[in-house]
Formats: sequence, structure tokens, C-alpha cells
Amino acid sequence: MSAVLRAHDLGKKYGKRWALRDFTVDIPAGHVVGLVGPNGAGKTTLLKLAAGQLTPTSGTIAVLGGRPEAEPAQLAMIGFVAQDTPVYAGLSVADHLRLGARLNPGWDAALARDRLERLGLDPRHRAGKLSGGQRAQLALTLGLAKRPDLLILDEPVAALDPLARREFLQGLMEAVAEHELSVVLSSHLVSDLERTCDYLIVLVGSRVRAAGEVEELLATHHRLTGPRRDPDRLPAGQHVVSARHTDRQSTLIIRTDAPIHDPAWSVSQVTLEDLVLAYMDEPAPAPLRPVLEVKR
Ligand SMILES: Nc1ncnc2c1ncn2[C@@H]1O[C@H](COP(=O)(O)OP(=O)(O)OP(=O)(O)O)[C@@H](O)[C@H]1O
Repeated sequence: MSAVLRAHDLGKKYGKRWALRDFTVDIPAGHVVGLVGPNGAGKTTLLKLAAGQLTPTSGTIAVLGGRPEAEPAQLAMIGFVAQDTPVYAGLSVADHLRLGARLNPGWDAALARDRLERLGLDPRHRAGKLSGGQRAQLALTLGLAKRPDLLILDEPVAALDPLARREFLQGLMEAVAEHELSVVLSSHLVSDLERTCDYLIVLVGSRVRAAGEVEELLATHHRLTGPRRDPDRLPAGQHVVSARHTDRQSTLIIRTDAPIHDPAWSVSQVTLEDLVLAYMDEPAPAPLRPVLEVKR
């Protein structure tokens, strides 16, 4: 199966500033990919590059085997729901469906209708009068009814309360199971991604810090707690992602493929949140390359 997203040394500059740089990944199709990072990390920039809305300053990007901005057939394979659930406030729900049908050759009218019915959204309602959660669901419905192979969602649940977030993500997961599509979604909140994603990309300060299958990331990262120790003196092959020290004790998050034998350390598992926070804490790596790439 071809890669859903393949990028090599991808970069995007606005003026003199890099919003994204040195981005290299190779993600097989069929994943739900979470893109996490703080404000300004470059998440939207990456998603817009993948959706063909921006052109790279450097490097290459291929989505579903083609150049994202290439041609209508390529664009038809990608559904993009931009940040802030973009719907037209003055148009009714039904107008949105009509517009979707006109603009998208593969439009699945039955899917859209059924989904809105299940959600209890009245087709006559104006989008401007819907709640944030309903607007997000409408935007997701439009993205799904396009029947894309890849659905890209930029912080789709940022404005929703916890219940609406859960409903939205549940709906997304049902659609993924039903239609076998790949998804890339960004969020500030690891808890949202933890529930939905099986692949994670951590972006910080315009660079990728970690990327890989969630299971593999969790299996290769560990928390070490023990007597205070200089992190530079760990065995080769143990990469320190973050380090905290008190006078007597050190707590490290490390990445390693090998077992940890040192009896001085107490070793425990990390959660996805621990892992993401550790990478956010980490100073920029040098040389500037992702510290973890997908393994085959
Ligand atoms: N159109 C633009 N012109 C100039 N700079 C931009 C533009 N869009 C984004 N940037 C800058 O590029 C960097 C990355 O922005 P981007 O929107 O990709 O980050 P983000 O991770 O999506 O942030 P957030 O979580 O706040 O949405 C930021 O420093 C931002 O200020």
C-alpha cells in the first residue's frame, strides 16, 4: 500500500521565518495520525502543505502517492477541514450539502443525509445558528461525504466542550472504521489524540521531534528514576529526551531500543502525554533531524 504522507526535508518559509523545516516522514496508509505541538509549532502549515493549499519552500511532499497541489483528481482524494470549523454562517445545513454535491465529483449524498439525521441536525437550520459542536459535526460530515482517501482535520475539536469533543471523535472513529480512510488530525490536547490515533507526530518549533506508531513510541520510551546522575553519562543508545533533577535524585525520559540493565534505575512506563511533554521540553536537537522515524 502506498504511503499516505511521504515528506523529505520538507520546509515552508513565511518571509524570512521557517514555519516548518527538515520535515521527513513516511507514513503508510490506514493510520489515524495525530499531529501535536504547541502554538506556532507549524501544524497548520504542515496540514496545508498536505492539502495542497501551500507550496513547499524546500523539499518534497507526496500525499497518497501524488503531489498534493497537482490536479483535481488528486484533490478529490483529500478532504480538508480547516481550523475553526469552516462553514458558511448564512447558509442552511441543506445548502451546505447542495454546495458539497456541486463541488465534489465523488459526493456521497446518502452518507451526508444519514449522518446529519443521526446527529439530529435540521437541514433548514442556518449554520450560523448551530452550536460549536454542531458546526464541527457539519464540517466533518462535509469532509466525509466527499469520500476522500485521506481526511485532514486541523484542530477540529479545539472549541468544543468535553462531551462534544468525545462525540465528535467517536463519530470520526466510526467513520474511519466504516470507510477505511486515513486521517491526519492536529490537536493541542494529547488526551484527544490518545483516544483516536495510532500514529503520532510531535512538532515543536517548526521541527519534528518524534514520529512513529504510538505502540512503538510507547515501547521505546521509559522513565528512569534513581540517584542523581549526569544524563551525558548514560550508555550509548540511550537518548535522553528530558531530564529533571533534585539534589539527590534524577528523573529522565529516555528513548532506547535496548533493555535497561542498570540496577540503580527504577524503570517505569510512560504515557503518551509524558512522552509528548518530554519532547516539548527538549532543546532543539542537533543535527536537525527527526529523532525518531518510522521503522520498517
Ligand atoms: N500566513 C502567514 N504569514 C506569516 N507567518 C505565518 C503565516 N502562517 C503561519 N505563520 C507563522 O508560522 C509559524 C507556524 O504557524 P502554524 O499556524 O503552522 O502553527 P500551528 O502549530 O498550527 O499553531 P496553532 O496551534 O497556534 O494553530 C508561526 O510562527 C506563525 O506565526
